[in-house]
Amino acid sequence: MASNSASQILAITKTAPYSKPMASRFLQSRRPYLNLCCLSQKFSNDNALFCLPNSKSFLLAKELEERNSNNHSPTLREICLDHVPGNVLRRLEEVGYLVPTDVQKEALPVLFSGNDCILHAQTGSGKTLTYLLLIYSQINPKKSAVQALIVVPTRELGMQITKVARMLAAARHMGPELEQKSYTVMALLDGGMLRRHKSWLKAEPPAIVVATIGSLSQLLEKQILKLDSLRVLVVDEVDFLFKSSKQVSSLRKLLTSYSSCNNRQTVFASASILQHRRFRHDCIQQKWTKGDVVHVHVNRIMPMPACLYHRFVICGRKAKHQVLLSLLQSDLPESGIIFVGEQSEKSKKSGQAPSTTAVIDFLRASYEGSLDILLLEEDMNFNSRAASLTVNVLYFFYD
Ligand SMILES: Nc1ncnc2c1ncn2[C@@H]1O[C@H](COP(=O)(O)OP(=O)(O)OP(=O)(O)O)[C@@H](O)[C@H]1O
Repeated sequence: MASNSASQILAITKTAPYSKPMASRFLQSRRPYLNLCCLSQKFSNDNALFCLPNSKSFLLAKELEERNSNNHSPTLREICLDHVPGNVLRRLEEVGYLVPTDVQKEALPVLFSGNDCILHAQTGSGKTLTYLLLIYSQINPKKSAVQALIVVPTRELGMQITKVARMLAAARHMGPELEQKSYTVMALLDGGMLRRHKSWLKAEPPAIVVATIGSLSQLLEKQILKLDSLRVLVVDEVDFLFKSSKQVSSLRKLLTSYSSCNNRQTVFASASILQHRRFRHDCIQQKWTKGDVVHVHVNRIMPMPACLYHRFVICGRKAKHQVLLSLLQSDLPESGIIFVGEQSEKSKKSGQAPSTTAVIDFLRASYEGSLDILLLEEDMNFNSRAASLTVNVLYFFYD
């Protein structure tokens, strides 16, 4: 996952011709929502996904139809049944994860059968959920020990993963599982409050830790964090970590000194592993993984367009709405996203309307033809954002 600081997003579509092209694009592409996921992960800081009227239900209908015509391609629940606790599965469904992505379909059976794994698939293909489901299949919430560790290169990525892990951990316990304790997830990220984490680790170690290698190494060396009970070790963006000479020695130590690959399942995830055969060989040789490590390589997302056009327009503040309008009217995109900078404190204090409201009002009043405009905000409910849209134009709209 990657992030950027865009605060609010407007999604636009032309209303009238919306349903037909949208529907035919959905039908042509196997998994269009993954493209959207990529966009949202790349450009928003709280993995905003969003929904156009009916697009989600259309997608689900299409997936169900596909599953039937393919003589039953399994649902996420079917793949996870007997491995992932029922309350976590219910939570998955509550937030709309019903159909596995390609990487989930391929990797989960491998992981549930106990193999180590190199998850090699594009950004936004669903790797995070894949290894989190493995983790939830392995950890015991009643046990007070660190049982799963996810190592990430950056604080931002760590925060996003922690959010998804906690979202699954928020599973409600029902029936016989009522007695079950909930899963605890600690974010041990550079720039965080290490002193608070130390007390937490001593008092009641969390089941899952998401950590950057710097903070992690400090606590491992001081033996405040212990990995004796580690069941799953995930190294996300592994190519990135191995490229950084500062982090590589700590990473090697983590992989071999603090826990043994024979006592845990090890998962390496990345969108790009240049020499994957060499990397797999190293994993086995160096005892980072067991000898049965499986390289799951999934690369079936719609390709990038053959060419990308970039335009950079400089204009006076007063003219910018008008410039945006002329861009829209000359491009005539079927759909697009407009990223709008956050309102300044000064503008808030002077009682001005938020920048997004001003853009929406202006476009509604001035666009010739019909436009569907949605405002996507950070505090939107996960469900209302989790859906699909294919977008062919992005507008960044900043002061
Ligand atoms: N089975 C699914 N159904 C619907 N949405 C999904 C599913 N799996 C993942 N997603 C959504 O797709 C988006 C991308 O998933 P995820 O972050 O796991 O991808 P990733 O491969 O880890 O990306 P990166 O390489 O950037 O880390 C997320 O917003 C996630 O909520």
